[in-house]
Amino acid sequence: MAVGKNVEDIQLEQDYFDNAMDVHRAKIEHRDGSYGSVATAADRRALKTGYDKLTPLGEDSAVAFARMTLEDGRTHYIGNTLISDNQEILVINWRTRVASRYYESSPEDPMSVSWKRAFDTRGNRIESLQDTLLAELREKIEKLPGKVHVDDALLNSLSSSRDGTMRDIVRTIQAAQNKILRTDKDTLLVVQGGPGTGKTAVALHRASWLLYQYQDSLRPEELMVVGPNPAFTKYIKDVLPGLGDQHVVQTSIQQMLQRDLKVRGIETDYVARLKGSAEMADVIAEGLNDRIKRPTGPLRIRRRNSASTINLLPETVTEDIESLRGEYYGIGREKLKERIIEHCAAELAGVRGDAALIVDPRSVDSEVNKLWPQLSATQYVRELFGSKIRLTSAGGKHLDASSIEALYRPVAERISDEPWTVADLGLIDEAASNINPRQDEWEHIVVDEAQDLSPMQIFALRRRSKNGSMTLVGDIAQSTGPFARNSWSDIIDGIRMNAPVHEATLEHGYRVPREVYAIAQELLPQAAPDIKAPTIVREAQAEPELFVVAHTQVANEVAQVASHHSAKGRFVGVIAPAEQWDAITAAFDGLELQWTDSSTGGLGRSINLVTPESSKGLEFDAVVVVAPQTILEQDNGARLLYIALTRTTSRLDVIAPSGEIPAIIGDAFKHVTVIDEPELEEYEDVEETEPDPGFGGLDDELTITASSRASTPSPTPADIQAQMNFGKPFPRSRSQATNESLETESIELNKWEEDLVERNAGYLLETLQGFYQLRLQRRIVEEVLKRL
Ligand SMILES: Nc1ncnc2c1ncn2[C@@H]1O[C@H](COP(=O)(O)OP(=O)(O)OP(=O)(O)O)[C@@H](O)[C@H]1O
Repeated sequence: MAVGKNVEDIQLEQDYFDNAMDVHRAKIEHRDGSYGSVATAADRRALKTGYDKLTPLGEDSAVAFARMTLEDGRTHYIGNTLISDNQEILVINWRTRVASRYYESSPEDPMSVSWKRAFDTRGNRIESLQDTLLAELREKIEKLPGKVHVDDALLNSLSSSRDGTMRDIVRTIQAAQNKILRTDKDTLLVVQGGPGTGKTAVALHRASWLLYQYQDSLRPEELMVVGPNPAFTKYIKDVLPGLGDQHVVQTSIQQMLQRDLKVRGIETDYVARLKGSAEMADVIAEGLNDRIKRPTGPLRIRRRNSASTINLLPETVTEDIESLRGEYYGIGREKLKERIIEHCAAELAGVRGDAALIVDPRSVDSEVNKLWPQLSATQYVRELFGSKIRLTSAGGKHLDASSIEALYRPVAERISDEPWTVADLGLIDEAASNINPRQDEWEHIVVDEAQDLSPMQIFALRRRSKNGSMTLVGDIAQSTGPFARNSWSDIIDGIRMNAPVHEATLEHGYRVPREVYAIAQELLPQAAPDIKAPTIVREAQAEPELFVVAHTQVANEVAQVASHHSAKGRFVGVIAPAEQWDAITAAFDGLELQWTDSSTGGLGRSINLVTPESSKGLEFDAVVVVAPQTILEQDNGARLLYIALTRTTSRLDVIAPSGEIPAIIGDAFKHVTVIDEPELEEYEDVEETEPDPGFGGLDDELTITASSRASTPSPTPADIQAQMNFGKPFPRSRSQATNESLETESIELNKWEEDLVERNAGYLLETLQGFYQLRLQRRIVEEVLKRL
């Protein structure tokens, strides 16, 4: 429904926008603070706390992105910041409660909103309007039961091209997202949602909303956003500043723990699992406790500037030590020093002056060091790993002989040469928190991709939180790595403090088009049987394609397809298992393509090479997934492949070496291209076999397509069928072509299908003749292919 899309309406709105921008600029310029009566308490507080909250709108910003008119006739313009002209509010902030109605009102529950208008703008210039009359929309929806309503503004936003940095969604936040992001601050909010349901977007907009709503108790510097890796942090870094929230700390879990250590070591999942396990907290504590020794003889403390010593009885010091064991290690050590000085003072009763000045501090330090050594966290962990005796003693019931063997690592010559691993960082952090109390506590922590956290990382986050106020978002179906899990329960149990827990689910998939998700969804029963698939809201512009190519041609095909997308201006992600990288990078270089290795910490603007694991959270206009079977065979392979297949906003191409097409997804593709391997000479080496009587020409039911690779031993018809059909008829409706039907039916093909037949007929003919001496006419082979 259009409530005024004509030129006059746009002009009237433009006048309003121009006036509001003038007012805003004047306010920023003069900073007079006279905002008169302002809509909400939060707005008033924002004004009181100064102009910092009223982020000046940039040159490329509009004063508003939406307008809503209530049933009583009141109208609100909604934008990124409040604009008020003395007594009149011109634009309300999207974070206010009033504005929430814009997002939450729906045809089913209009919330007294009569109609809404979304503005398309370039800078502050209005280019078009989209109006929604809620009552009219309700009628439409009633006629289309079961359909998800997606308005034009959302569709435009979802189908727009990506460029490697995430954008805000403030114009099109959906009702369920809006509700979740406005959850009370002092909550442990856990948001589960399938790929592309907007978890990251919701988490970031929640951060922005919290900063506005709780501006008295939450400063940007007290809010931390933690992502899974540096590339992800780069990907999201512009959203909060774009919303006007400049000083929020955004980091990755590794960076949060890293301090100034260099992570150079790698380790197996087994060792990472061991180091990240909750039991290691006890091992770390016990190992520190082991470093504290009782004296075996009297302590001799030298007097300052004197050769004489004061002797303290070992029993006295032992008593002190035992009473201080419960303290933080570093604090206990300081207190022991104080006690020793006090004992010295008591021994010197009658000597005038401060005991601390009478005893030699170096002597106290050196005696204490023998009993309670001064240790940094890194030094302690290094020495723990470097000694099987220490590991055995600290490990207690938690570590068996093989775990100790796995953890043991001879100390490097210098501490800076130590091959620290990612999992070590959690242990060092744990040790540091046993040595001294933490100084940095956060009012609120947002964690993205939280489903993969190790217990050690969970503890590290928990101790950085002031009272448990956190937002965790993630997807159990995408949980991979050493701590892949099937539910949120252990994370919630490990991280919760005083704040109540609120679990929410996002149910609508915005990123991935229906045709693409149909393929990924095949993996869900295997990846996460208890997780419900999201409801997808839009269709693809093009069908996903499966390319079946000879092993030797995989990298070249990847480069060709990536180059094709890039030439069309698409932002491309090539998601390939690590073992394919050398060949692919050589093929990229061969075609002189510009590409970026995402493992270097960021994404480039055209083609990006990413592993399935590190593609988590990212998205591209076009995704090329390479060697799906290899991905599937990795640990948590079904989840990794699910992740890889759900990174696209539009195009998906899967490139599989022939014979390595996972049956689980193979059937789901409607478009399959088999690329010829032209060197049929290869086949000359293959021993000729008798034609298989079971593959007796076209009188039999044919369910094959073609095979593009000779292998040794020679493939049987069943092999060919398995390679091409994944063991099942494919596609089902067109799989059973008989001789009879060949004679009678005339098949209409579109251009794409004709091309496919043309490309494959010659090859199939040669293969059938070469392997099985079947003398067939090309016409017949073409007809078979047409029916497939
Ligand atoms: N309400 C919305 N309006 C416009 N775009 C949206 C909306 N919600 C989500 N999107 C877009 O959908 C895409 C996916 O969102 P996001 O990355 O937040 O999903 P996610 O659930 O974190 O996905 P994943 O699990 O794959 O990391 C993004 O491009 C995001 O901008």
